[in-house]
Amino acid sequence: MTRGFYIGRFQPFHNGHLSMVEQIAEDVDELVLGIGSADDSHTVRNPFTAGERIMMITKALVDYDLVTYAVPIEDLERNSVWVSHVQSMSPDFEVAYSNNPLVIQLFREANIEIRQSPMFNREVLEGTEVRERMINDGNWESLVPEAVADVVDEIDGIERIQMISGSDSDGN
Ligand SMILES: Nc1ncnc2c1ncn2[C@@H]1O[C@H](COP(=O)(O)OP(=O)(O)OP(=O)(O)O)[C@@H](O)[C@H]1O
Ligand SMILES: NC(=O)c1ccc[n+]([C@@H]2O[C@H](COP(=O)(O)O)[C@@H](O)[C@H]2O)c1
Repeated sequence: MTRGFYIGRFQPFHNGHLSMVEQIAEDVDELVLGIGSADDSHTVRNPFTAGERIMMITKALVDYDLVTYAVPIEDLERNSVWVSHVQSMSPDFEVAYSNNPLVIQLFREANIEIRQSPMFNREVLEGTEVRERMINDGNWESLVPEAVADVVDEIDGIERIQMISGSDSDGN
């Protein structure tokens, strides 16, 4: 039995993330999805709460033959202890997955196996692109699983991100 760990902000969970989960599912029996920056929400870069992201992930993966756990991971001021923090919050895992250079470096230094994946259709399958389309009334629905679009609808997410983008000064 192998359990993997895939960390991301998932703002929102899009089809690139889904492709990565499909690929990871070939390696592992169970997968922990670490919801990074869990303490952040209501900004243009991180519009959705950890709870809302749990809904997106759970519903998007409900039909997959893979045991998944969504675990919120808050950010820390100290990168040097972040991997221990992750381990303290997550079910045990043997292998981590990320394409984020800092995350890869921190897991390597902790001697935890880390695997990268190819980027799937990265020209459009990027959280920043999805959020820009949400703000500009573009076609964001085609970039996310249908279940994610339903959650965004349920929480009035478009109204929120459009409101925030008018008042948020974090530049993202
Ligand atoms: N299209 C994709 N194909 C493969 N991996 C991806 C893709 N998009 C994101 N990832 C990877 O998934 C992990 C989580 O990504 P993250 O939640 O930051 O999404 P993102 O699309 O990079 O978002 P943002 O633009 O908001 O930074 C990262 O390791 C990232 O590299
Ligand atoms: N010191 C820290 O809190 C620390 C270090 C490395 C990654 N992270 C988090 O891990 C997540 C990585 O996900 P992305 O690949 O989506 O950026 C982010 O939420 C990021 O904030 C946090």
